[in-house]
Amino acid sequence: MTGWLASVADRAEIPLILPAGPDILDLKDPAAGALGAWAVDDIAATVRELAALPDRPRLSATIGDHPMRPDAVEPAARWIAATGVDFVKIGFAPDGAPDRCIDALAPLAADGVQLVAVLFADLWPPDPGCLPIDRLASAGFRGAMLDTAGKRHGLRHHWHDAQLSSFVCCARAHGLLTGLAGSLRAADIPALSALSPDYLGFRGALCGGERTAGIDPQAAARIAAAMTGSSGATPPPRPSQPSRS
Ligand SMILES: O=C[C@H](O)COP(=O)(O)O
Repeated sequence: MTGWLASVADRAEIPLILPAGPDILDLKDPAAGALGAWAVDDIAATVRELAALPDRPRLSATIGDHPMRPDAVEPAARWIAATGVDFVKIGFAPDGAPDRCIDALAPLAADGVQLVAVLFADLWPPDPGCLPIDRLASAGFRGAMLDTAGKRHGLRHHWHDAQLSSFVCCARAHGLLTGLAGSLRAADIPALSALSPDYLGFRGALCGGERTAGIDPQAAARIAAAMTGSSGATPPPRPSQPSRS
C-alpha cells in the first residue's frame, strides 16, 4: 500500500496537517530551496513533541541544499541525524561528486541512521540505470526518492510513468524504500499509486498549489482522501495534536 509524505515549513503547520493523517511528516522549509532545512533546534523540539503521540507519523528532515562535496554534505547530515529524526533526506545531483558524497555517508548509515537519497528527476537522465542506486544500497541507505529541484513542472513532465515504474522496481530490488514527489497533484495519485512506490510526497498540493503558501487543511484533506481512494485503505485514526510552543 502506498503511503504519503507531507512537507511542513515550520512547527506552526504541524497541527494543520496532522488531522489529514500523513504517514511521514517531512520537516522542510520550501522557502529556503528544494531541500531547505529547518533549524536543528526546531527539528529536535518536534521530535520530542511528537514522541508522545499515539500512531504518530514518522519524521523526516532535509539537510538543506548543498554542493555535491563530502565536506559539505556529510557534516550537514550528521547534524540533522543528531536530532533523532527517523529519516534524514539528502539531495543528490549529477554535478559535483555525488558518488564520493554517498561513500562519505556510509559510516552514518552503519551507525543506524536511516538515510534517504533525494534524486532530482529534472537533473538526472530519465533512466534508473543512470542513477547511483547500486551505490546507495551498498552504502546502507534506507531509501531513494525521486523529486524535482525545480517546481515549474511536475515529476511526470520529466519522467514518463514507465520510467518511474522502472525506478520503483530497481530501487526496491536493491532493498530501498521508494518515494515519488515533485509538484504532484491529486490527479497524479491514481497513476502513481499504481506503480506501488512506498510513498508519494506532497507540498504544493497541500497549500492549494503554491508551495510557499501555508498548509491549507482543506487541500490536505483532499490529498488524504485521494490517497485513501487509491489504496482502498481505511482512513487512519485522527491523532491528537501536539502542544504548541
Ligand atoms: O518531499 C516532497 C516535497 O516536499 C514535494 O514538494 P512539492 O509537492 O511542492 O514538489
